[in-house]
Amino acid sequence: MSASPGGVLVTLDGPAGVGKTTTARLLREYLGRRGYPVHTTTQPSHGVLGKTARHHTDSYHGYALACLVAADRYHHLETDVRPHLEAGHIVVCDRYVASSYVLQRMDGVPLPFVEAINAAADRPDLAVILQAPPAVTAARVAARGAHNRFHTGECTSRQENDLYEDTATRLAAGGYPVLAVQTGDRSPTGVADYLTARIADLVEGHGPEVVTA
Ligand SMILES: Nc1ncnc2c1ncn2[C@@H]1O[C@H](COP(=O)(O)OP(=O)(O)O)[C@@H](O)[C@H]1O
Ligand SMILES: Cc1cn([C@H]2C[C@H](O)[C@@H](COP(=O)(O)OP(=O)(O)O)O2)c(=O)[nH]c1=O
Repeated sequence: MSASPGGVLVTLDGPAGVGKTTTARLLREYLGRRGYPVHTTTQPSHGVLGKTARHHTDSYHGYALACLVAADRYHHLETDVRPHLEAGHIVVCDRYVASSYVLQRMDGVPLPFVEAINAAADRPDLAVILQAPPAVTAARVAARGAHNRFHTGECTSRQENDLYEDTATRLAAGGYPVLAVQTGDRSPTGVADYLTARIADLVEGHGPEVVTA
């Protein structure tokens, strides 16, 4: 199913350190400055299921973490994302289904299982996949500090990068409006400027022009 009429759902996914959180913060500012009502949010959510997923990745692994994250996703859609879309807001969500296609696979869960448990999640109006060379994301994570067991070293960054490329192709083939954006050679404000223009086009009914990775 596509996201609700009225608002626009924009999701941001990509490897640790690629700039998802930075971009979400700037999009809120830039789109807000243009007068658009914006709601920024994140998955895992700040609800009980989401907090459990985010803060207990050492306790929950594999299928259990996959199901926990998916359960949080459906609850978050119902209680946060859809109400904002119905109110006509631009919803910018830091991590969504693409993250599960990557992180759950890194955690040993077969892709068909991940696809099945996420199959009923709303389709975004724009699914942004941020990309940068693995050496760049690994260096950014090292400078910022790792937050969990998924953020450890260039080897992980390379695996994550490859899985995001695969995921972007798969989701685009499945009808997701995927937009791949490089952040390795662009400043945070450059990334946000570009995406603000693309999202404004979408809201005004001019987009999206889908670009697959
Ligand atoms: N386009 C960019 N160029 C250079 N540094 C960036 C860029 N985007 C983000 N950063 C920096 O990289 C680090 C990780 O960014 P963050 O937004 O937390 O990534 P993520 O949410 O994808 O893990 C932060 O220190 C941030 O300031
Ligand atoms: C969205 C998502 C998160 N997670 C888990 C793994 C991460 O360790 C955790 C939080 O993600 P992350 O955004 O990397 O944390 P932070 O905001 O602290 O940088 O949630 C999944 O396993 N699958 C998913 O689809």
